Amino acid sequence: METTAAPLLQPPNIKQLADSPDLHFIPSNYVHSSNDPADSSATDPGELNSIPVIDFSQLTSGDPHRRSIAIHHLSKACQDWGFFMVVNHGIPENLMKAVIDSTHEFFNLPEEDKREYAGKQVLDPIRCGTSFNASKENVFFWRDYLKVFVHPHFYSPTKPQGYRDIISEYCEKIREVAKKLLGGISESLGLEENFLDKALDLKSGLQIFVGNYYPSCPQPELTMGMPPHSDHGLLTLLIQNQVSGLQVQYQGKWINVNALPNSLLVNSGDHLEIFSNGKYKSNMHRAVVNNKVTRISIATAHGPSLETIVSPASPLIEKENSPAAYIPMKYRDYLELQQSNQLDGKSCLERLKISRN
Ligand SMILES: O=C(O)CCC(=O)C(=O)O
Ligand SMILES: [Fe+2]
Repeated sequence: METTAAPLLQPPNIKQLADSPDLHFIPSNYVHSSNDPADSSATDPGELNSIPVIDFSQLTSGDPHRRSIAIHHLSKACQDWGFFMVVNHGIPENLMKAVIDSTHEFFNLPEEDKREYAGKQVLDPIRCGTSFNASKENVFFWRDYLKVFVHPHFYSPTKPQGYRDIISEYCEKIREVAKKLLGGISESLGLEENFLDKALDLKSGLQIFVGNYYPSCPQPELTMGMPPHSDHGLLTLLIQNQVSGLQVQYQGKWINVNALPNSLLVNSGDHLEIFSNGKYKSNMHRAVVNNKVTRISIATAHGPSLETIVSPASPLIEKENSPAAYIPMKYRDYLELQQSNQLDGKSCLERLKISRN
């Protein structure tokens, strides 16, 4: 006879927990063990570890000299950090604010309005939930999320009113920025500007809109909003409600990201690492919480089309005469693998690495 394991008890949304009156201590199943990853301390950037800044207007100016400077900066940022801030990107400030505010409103909707998107499969186009993958975790994260597939087919929750139009406009604009950054990155690898676009079928590329909700927490140092991880896909572009919380790893140390006003915070993802054959490492990052205010972040992930089999770019292997360091894998399969397990550093990418010992 077949037996099925009893499902783990699902926690309530973090919003419900954080809103409960007289919450002075967090439940033990939100406390992460002392060595990892709850040690949320990090240093601020200084002169020797200042986070790279890319001037988007330089990249798109049409002046070849200015563009080549921007591409050089992109190349260095991708090699050293896998993370950079983008300024002068042209996305209107009021649109960024509208997308953050309306996402906050989404999380404030009555539970029954959000329920229709809860408990879905990882490739369902709209889903919301708490922690990262609560059905697989024993210790939870101080976070609720909303994930929406917005390209190549556009979906959107129906509430709050006007949300659909705001998400649609924001995602279209941010996709254009991502596309131009990826064109620059393609060139920075010594390839044609549109090589990456064509090789990874970006016209049908997957774009996922992720809203993250981190309410204030009475014991922020004991828990985490998101554990250390790298993102799937090529580039994730993130904005936030002027509340810090993102930390990135640089030379083995955690660095607080103090965002420049109106900047986009950009992480390189696992598929850029694979495509570049390891030249551009995907960035490890995490999110910490605080005891004062709710933090909202909007991460937009940009990947190849779901059916693309991603492997190291062939000209890089031939030109540089370096063997492929990653096993090819369909993006859809990778996404499913990463999203249906616990989020654990770069463990998913590690499975594809070819060791040459
Ligand atoms: O909220 C943040 O700053 C990080 C979010 C994040 O890493 C993600 O959604 O993948
Ligand atoms: Fe992330």
